[in-house]
Amino acid sequence: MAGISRAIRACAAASRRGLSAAADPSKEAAAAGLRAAAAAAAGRKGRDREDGRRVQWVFLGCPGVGKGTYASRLSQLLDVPHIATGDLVRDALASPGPHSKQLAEIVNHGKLVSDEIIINLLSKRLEEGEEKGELGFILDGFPRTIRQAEILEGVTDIDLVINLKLREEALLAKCLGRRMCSQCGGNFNVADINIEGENGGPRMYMPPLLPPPQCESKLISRADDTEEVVKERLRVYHDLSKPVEEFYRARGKLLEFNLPGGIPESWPKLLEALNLDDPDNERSAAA
Ligand SMILES: Nc1ncnc2c1ncn2[C@@H]1O[C@H](COP(=O)(O)OP(=O)(O)O)[C@@H](O)[C@H]1O
Repeated sequence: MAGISRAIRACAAASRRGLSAAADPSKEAAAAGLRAAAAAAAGRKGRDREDGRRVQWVFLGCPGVGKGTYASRLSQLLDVPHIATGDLVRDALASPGPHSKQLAEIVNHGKLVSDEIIINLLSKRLEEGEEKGELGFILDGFPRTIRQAEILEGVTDIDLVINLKLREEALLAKCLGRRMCSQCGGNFNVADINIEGENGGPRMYMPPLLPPPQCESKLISRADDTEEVVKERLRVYHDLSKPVEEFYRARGKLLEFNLPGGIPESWPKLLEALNLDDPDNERSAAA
């Protein structure tokens, strides 16, 4: 992975000058082939590939779909860092700096920050990882525009892109129900989703993920998880990020995964779709 951070910066600069290096589209791979490729990329025991690096995966999906939850679980399982650009942006706006006020203004209105800013933050995070000897990554929240996807494709091989999907009615409720403990940093969700099945299918049930008693009085919400801002984020996703799904579909890298319900129901099914085993059965069953 060495050098990706520098390559991303260089490629971003080239793309600004109109020299973007996009890969040639290849034929769409069959879902079975993709799953096999995912399993091969994850490897068996040490999860290292023949070329020594670990998985380089991307998570796509609307706000509230659960990218962070599943990316973080897979990162523990595969022993690769989970890099969420939303977290990098929140860290940047919380730390005193020339851009923090400007960043807060953009994020709290549900808009995307510029490709330049996001690429700087991501390159810095990858550089720090390279210094620590990190191999591979699971990206969450990047790429979010076609230009970001072209830049990433120009500098490294993404093995697999997991496109998480959830019924539209559940997305807003999930964002509005999101809570974090200001002390331990734990993530919870107070939304209790129980909706009619589609086309005669089974009901969808996503029970709340409630905090333990010691966190109850310390819960906070993200400033951008208000109804108005979530609706704007969903609109921005459809305008700017949906085309990224097509970008990877055309390159045979997109694995679509429809979340059937809450974590206990969805996690084993996601592992099955990826041909992966979770040796820690307790964690599989945990909400
Ligand atoms: N790749 C990106 N490009 C531009 N802006 C980003 C990117 N990733 C994160 N952001 C900014 O950070 C905010 C929060 O991101 P994230 O935590 O991924 O939220 P979401 O729940 O909308 O997926 C976004 O609304 C956007 O302002």
